[in-house]
Amino acid sequence: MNRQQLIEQIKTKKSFLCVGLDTDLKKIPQHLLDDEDPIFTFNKAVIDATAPYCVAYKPNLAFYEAFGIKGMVAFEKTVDYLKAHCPDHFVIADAKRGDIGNTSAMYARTFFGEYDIDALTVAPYMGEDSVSPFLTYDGKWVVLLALTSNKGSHDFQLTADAGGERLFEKVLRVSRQWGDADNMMYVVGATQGKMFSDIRRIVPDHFLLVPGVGAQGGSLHEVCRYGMTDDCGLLVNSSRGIIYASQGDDFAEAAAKAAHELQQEMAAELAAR
Ligand SMILES: O=C(O)c1cc(=O)[nH]c(=O)n1[C@@H]1O[C@H](COP(=O)(O)O)[C@@H](O)[C@H]1O
Repeated sequence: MNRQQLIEQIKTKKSFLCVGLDTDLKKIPQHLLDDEDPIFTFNKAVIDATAPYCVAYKPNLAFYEAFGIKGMVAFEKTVDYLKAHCPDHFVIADAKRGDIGNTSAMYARTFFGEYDIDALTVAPYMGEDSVSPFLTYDGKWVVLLALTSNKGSHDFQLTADAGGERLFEKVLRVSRQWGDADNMMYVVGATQGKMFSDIRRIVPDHFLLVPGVGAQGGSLHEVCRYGMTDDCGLLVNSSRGIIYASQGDDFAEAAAKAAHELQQEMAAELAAR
């Protein structure tokens, strides 16, 4: 999906919600465990329930790889289901990859060639030659970690060099030359609040993938206030806050309600701009 198509979807649905498919067998309704493929059954129900309210889905590979081949089968079925039933939704594989060039090329082949997914989260630490193999696929996106939502973001990302430039700022300044706003996005945690203004000074046009609302306590309003652009420029992810809104038999209805509530808040933020 290209940038213009993504912007159109956001305008049409009045939503920039990304639903995170972080499916954990310990948290899904226990009766689903009798099913042949409980992860896929759960995902399918969540997707059917939330699709009207979101523009993107983000399965996190950790939750699939943890179950070996069975988990990866569930991942592939989920991706295939999204392609068949939600062709207008943007799909992000959250795998946080990045390695020496020839290895990154294989990761790129996996997610963009084999699975044909729109976007992949990538770590910037190993530099340009670790990221550029992901940028050789037409119409595919790198979502580069910039300023993450967790406490550990203070350990490296927020430390400054002798000139006063913080590491996340250097990541943005240098990496924006590797691609452009049509094939790169950045991860910025919703918990980072006013820091979105600093991000926007360096990457005014790039889309930002923003995890950390809901379970991690980030504020949607602050994210929009400091990070929203004329094109919206945001994909805000919530995983646990939506998919485990209820752990009972009504999990799909509860997920729909949680997604709808976030969509309504997003519609108000878009209208207020
Ligand atoms: O790259 C990510 O998506 C990511 C980056 C980050 O800084 N913080 C973060 O929480 N994430 C992911 O976003 C999701 C957040 O999930 P919830 O906290 O349950 O909404 C998880 O899949 C995380 O791995």
